Amino acid sequence: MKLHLSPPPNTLINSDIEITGSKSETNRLLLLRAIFPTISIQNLSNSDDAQAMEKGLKVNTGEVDIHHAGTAMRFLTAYFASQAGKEVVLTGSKRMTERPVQVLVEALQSMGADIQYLKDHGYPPLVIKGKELTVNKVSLPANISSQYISALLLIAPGLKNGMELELVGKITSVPYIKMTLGLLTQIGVKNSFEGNTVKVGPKLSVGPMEVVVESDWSSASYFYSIVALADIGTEIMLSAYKKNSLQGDSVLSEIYEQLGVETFFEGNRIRLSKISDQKPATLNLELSNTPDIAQTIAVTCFGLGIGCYLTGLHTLKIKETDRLEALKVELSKLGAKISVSDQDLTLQPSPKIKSGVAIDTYNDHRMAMAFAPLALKTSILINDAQVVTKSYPDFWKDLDTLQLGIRTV
Ligand SMILES: O=C(O)C1=C[C@@H](OP(=O)(O)O)[C@@H](O)[C@H](O)C1
Ligand SMILES: C=C(OP(=O)(O)O)C(=O)O
Repeated sequence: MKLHLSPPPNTLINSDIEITGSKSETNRLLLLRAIFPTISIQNLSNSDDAQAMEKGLKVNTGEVDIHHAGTAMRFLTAYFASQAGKEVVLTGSKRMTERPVQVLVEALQSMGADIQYLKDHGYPPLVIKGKELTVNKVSLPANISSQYISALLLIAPGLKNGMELELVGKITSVPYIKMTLGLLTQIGVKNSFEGNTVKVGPKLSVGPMEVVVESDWSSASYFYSIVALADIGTEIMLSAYKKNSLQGDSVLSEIYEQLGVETFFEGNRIRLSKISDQKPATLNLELSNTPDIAQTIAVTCFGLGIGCYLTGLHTLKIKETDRLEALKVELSKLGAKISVSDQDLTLQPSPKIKSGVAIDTYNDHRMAMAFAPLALKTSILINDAQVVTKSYPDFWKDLDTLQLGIRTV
């Protein structure tokens, strides 16, 4: 599906949008519910990734295909490895077979897990024969993906002696580790994270309980971008959010304040309001805690005609696509002066945006959604726009409520 987006004929319509639960929280809770079936979950994410996780968890033997879902790949690897009697081949999309899992597999193997690589060493597909894991002290590199760490922590309460992890090297995407521990705390599992050591206690059962997933902050980022690019007075309401979020991407409210967007909490809704046209000449940010909002921020800065220097982006190369390269190619097509290294991105301020450019999305939902807000400034095409279903299936429908000119071509 190719979409043509064009600037709204009038001032942007102020809108009220409900976003479904965080896909990160959902995929953690789905795994925890498989271990402790007394948990019930409200406001589940309706994303493809959550569906892949839910479906995968039901399989006992045979093939499990989680498509593009990184969290499902990593969390299910740990889950199946620890479930005696289950035997699966865990695989995914072509891109998933290029996303590394060696750190996680080796950590699980050191605990006694039976996992083999079906094709390339270090990459899915994996042949997993579940068994009781007996070793509970593990050490693993922490600078490649926090998902390996969360995967281990999620199965920890189901192990006889819990788990003690030693994280080696600089820890990346820390808020996602804290999210995992925060959810464990919510269901009554003891844990601690001090220095480089994470400990999780064992738990035999949890009493019946309902956990409400907060809506997805990464999905909110696209509306922050839209409000930043819109006229003063534009407002968008989003629900349902919490002031004390488990999601690191909630830092958006602070970041976008620098771009003229104020966030007001009203009950469980947030009102994003464009209050000022003041903006820095260049936005400097270190984003190793929040890799998923890097694309949104880079595109917002380009749309505003300002520069940015974004660092801490070393994980972007192994996501749905090499996001640094994809940003460079697509922003350059629009006239940007941009350079990237393995871990940072530099965008020069530039006042002009080329019109009528078709943006390629590289099977990456965030490429499609991050570029869409530029439609406030110029007409733009989005190739393979359906990719958004990975995290936000209703994205185009919700965007349409703002009365941007969206049509299929
Ligand atoms: O644990 C999670 O839910 C996630 C962790 C992050 O990955 P990395 O730790 O690999 O950066 C993030 O990019 C991803 O979208 C979701
Ligand atoms: C990186 C992402 O997801 P995953 O790693 O779970 O595929 C994402 O949603 O931006």
